[in-house]
This record gives sequence, C-alpha cells and structure tokens, in this order.
Amino acid sequence: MAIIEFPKDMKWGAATASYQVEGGAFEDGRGASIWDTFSRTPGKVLNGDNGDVACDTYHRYEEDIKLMKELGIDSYRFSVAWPRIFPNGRGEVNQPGVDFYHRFVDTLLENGIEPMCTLYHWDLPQALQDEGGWANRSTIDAFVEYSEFMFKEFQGKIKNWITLNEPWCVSFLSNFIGEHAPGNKDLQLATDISHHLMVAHGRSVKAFRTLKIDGQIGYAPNVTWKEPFSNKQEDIDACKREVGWFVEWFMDPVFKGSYPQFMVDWFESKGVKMNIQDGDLQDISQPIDFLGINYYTGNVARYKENSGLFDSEDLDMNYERTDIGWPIYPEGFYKVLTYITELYGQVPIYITENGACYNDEAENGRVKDQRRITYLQLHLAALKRSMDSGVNIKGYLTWSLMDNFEWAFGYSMRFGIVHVDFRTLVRTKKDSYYWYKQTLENGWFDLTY
Ligand SMILES: N=NNCCOCCOc1ccc(-c2cn(C[C@@H]3NC[C@@H](O)[C@H]3O)nn2)cc1
Repeated sequence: MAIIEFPKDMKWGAATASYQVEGGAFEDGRGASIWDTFSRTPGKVLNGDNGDVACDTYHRYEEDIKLMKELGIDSYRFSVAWPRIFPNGRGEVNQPGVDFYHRFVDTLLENGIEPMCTLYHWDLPQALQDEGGWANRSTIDAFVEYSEFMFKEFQGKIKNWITLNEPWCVSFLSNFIGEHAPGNKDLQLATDISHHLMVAHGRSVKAFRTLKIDGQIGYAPNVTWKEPFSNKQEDIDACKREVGWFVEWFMDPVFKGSYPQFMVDWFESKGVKMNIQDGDLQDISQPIDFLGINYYTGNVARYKENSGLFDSEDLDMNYERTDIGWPIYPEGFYKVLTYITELYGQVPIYITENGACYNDEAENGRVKDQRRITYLQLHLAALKRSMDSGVNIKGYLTWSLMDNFEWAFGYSMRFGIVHVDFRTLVRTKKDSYYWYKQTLENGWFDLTY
C-alpha cells in the first residue's frame, strides 16, 4: 500500500478532439478536412473507418457533458474543427459552426467545467491542403486569422487555449513517416512543416497578447523517453537524438529562440536544410503561459548504425504492452518531465494527454478495464514523483474521456474511460471511470501495484 496524494489546487480533466468524437462531418456547413479525405483513401485507415459519425458528440454533447459532470472533472480539453468555423480555411465564417461551439462551451460552463480549447488538432481544412497545406507559409496566415476569430468570439468563455496539438505528429508522423493525413513521406517537407507549425504557434500567441485576451495560452507537444541501453556514448547520443526529435526540436525554439544545433546538424547530414525567414524565431519564442505535455510510452534504446532516422534501435525489454502495442514505461514519464524541467526551468505544465489503449468490451453494462486502472496508477505515481523532484505540474487530463476514432487505427483502438458502442453509440462507464472519479474526489489514490 502507498498513498499517492496530489496538491488540492491541481486541475483534473479529460480530453478529446473534434475529428475523433464529433461526427456531423457534413452538417451545418462544415467544410471538408484532410482527415475526411485521408480516411476515404483506401488503405489509410483500418477497416476503412472514418469520422463521419464517430461518437456523434455533435448531437450528443449534452449527454457527454453529463458524464463529465458526474466524473467530477475541473477541466475538459476539446478541439475546434477549423473547417466548421472556416469551411474554406479562411474568409467566410460558417455561423452554424460557431453556434455549435457556443452551445457546447455554454453547457460546459453551466456545469462548472472549464473549457480547455485546442485550436488545431489535425483537421486542417482540405481547401488549405489543396494550396499546399502546412508546407505553404500562407497557411500560417490562415491559422492566425482563425485564431484571432476564435479568441475574440469566445473571449470571456474560454480562458485556456492550446494552439497546436502534437506538432511532431502533424509534421513528421504525417509527412515523413506518412501514417497520418495527408500521408507524405519526405523529410525535407516534414521539417519545413515542423517550422511553419511553430511559426503559426508563435504568431497565434502574439495575436492572443495583442488582443489582450483574458486567459492563458500554450501548446501541447507529444513526448517520449529513450533510456540508453548502456553508458556507451554512442548509445547515449542515439537516445538523445530520439528524444530531441520530440522535446528539443519543438521546445528549444519556444524557450530558447533557436533550434537545437545537434538536431540541425543531424538533419543536415540527411540532406535536410532549414528554411527559416527573418523574424520567424522571434515569433516562435513568444512567452507562453503553460506547456501541455502528451505522454504515452517510452523504451530502452541503443545505437545501431544505419537504423532508422537516428541510427538507433528500440530494444524489446519484455515490458508489458497496451493493446496498441506501446510499451508501458512510467519511468519514462518521470524521466522526460524532469528532463524538460532541467532544460527549460519550472515551466507550468499540464499533462494534456496520458492514457492507455485497452480494447475491453462491455458485458452486462460493465467494462472491466483493470489494466487501464493499473496504467493510470503507475503513471500518476511517476507524475507525483516528478512533482516531488520540482516539476511544476498544474493539471492532469487523461486521454480519453471516451473511446473514439484513433486515427489510422480507426475505431479498433480504445483509449476511453467511457466505452462507446460504435453501432449504437451507447456510452458505458468503465471501471476506470469510477476509479478516476474517486481519485479526483479524494485528491489521492492507493497505489495497489
Ligand atoms: N520514436 N520514434 N518513432 C518513429 C516511428 O513512429 C511510428 C509511430 O509513431 C507514433 C508516435 C506517436 C503516436 C501518437 C498517437 N497518439 C494518440 C493521440 N494523441 C492525440 C490524440 O488525438 C490521440 O489519439 N499520441 N501519439 C502515434 C504514432
């Protein structure tokens, strides 16, 4: 037995994202997004799944907010579908789309739940992609126009803003590895996109400050941890490159005003050059109010010549894995959080995503997902350990409130503490929902693993 206790003022929440839960893909003037296109491209999404209906949150949000209220969360992280606001990415506003988010946010507030709004969680308007998408610097201007509209429209209602979700996924997973929309496989393109995303983030923060919006703003990179298999310098350096791809690449420009030279040099060795324009790094390094961190997994790794992008290989340490195949590595959570604090100081951090994929089904109105409870216990214990080491954690939002469209895995991979039957859309609270509810109520839990 070990009681893991958290500060009374810590914020607790849950997270989702527009394309993964909303549905209503063709309703009330919503424009197409790159994920509507990608999911309709044969072979890109498992079982040919798409977000046309998803969890139907577009119509069932009152039921979902009731679940949040019963859960007892302080904050709910959602994202706005850019093409619902600007069907063509810029210019004409789609008022019914704006009205939906007002109804949604008003209902959250009426139930005492703080909205945490992500402006960009991957559903880029297809009209912008048709002009090159994030590879085209004009998309930066479109994102600033969208940001400014949202800041002004929801001023006073939304006080917690996130510009970008997981820029690593938007740039490298989607344009180098090619697993996500739009599915390119070009390292130079992906690197250019990573830079344009960060410029868009910085200029959105600048707009937030210029408009004197009441509230706080940050962004939410996803991170991992790679522990060197040995003390050999080659193993240490290989892991530093792997972690630097997620941490320093997306955080040095914000907190230090420059890209990490060891990564720039490595990319140059792969034939990639940086295309930075005057003023870009000043824009990117606008001070932010908090850093969102998304963590799921990590591993032990070592140097292996000509293996992958960074001459590294993950080792099979026989760690337990979740149903999506990711090693369960809570030590990595502690390590990456303390590493970030060593690099950038005690930046206020919200864990904006952490959770596990387990595909337990509902039986007689119950979902026994004990493995998810164990995952959450181990990672919250690691989180508390990082807090005791000086990491400035302000809140924890689990991914996800409910099972949803898990991108290229479609509906086959379940991350929710609420089960969704995608045939009937019936929601069923899992055992982990009740465990999380109790933990939020107490502000502590008994680590029974
Ligand atoms: N380390 N080297 N990797 C190189 C090889 O990568 C292969 C695949 O990589 C990745 C990395 C990360 C992810 C990922 C998924 N989620 C879950 C979503 N988060 C936002 C929310 O929408 C959730 O659905 N978060 N992260 C997927 C694949």
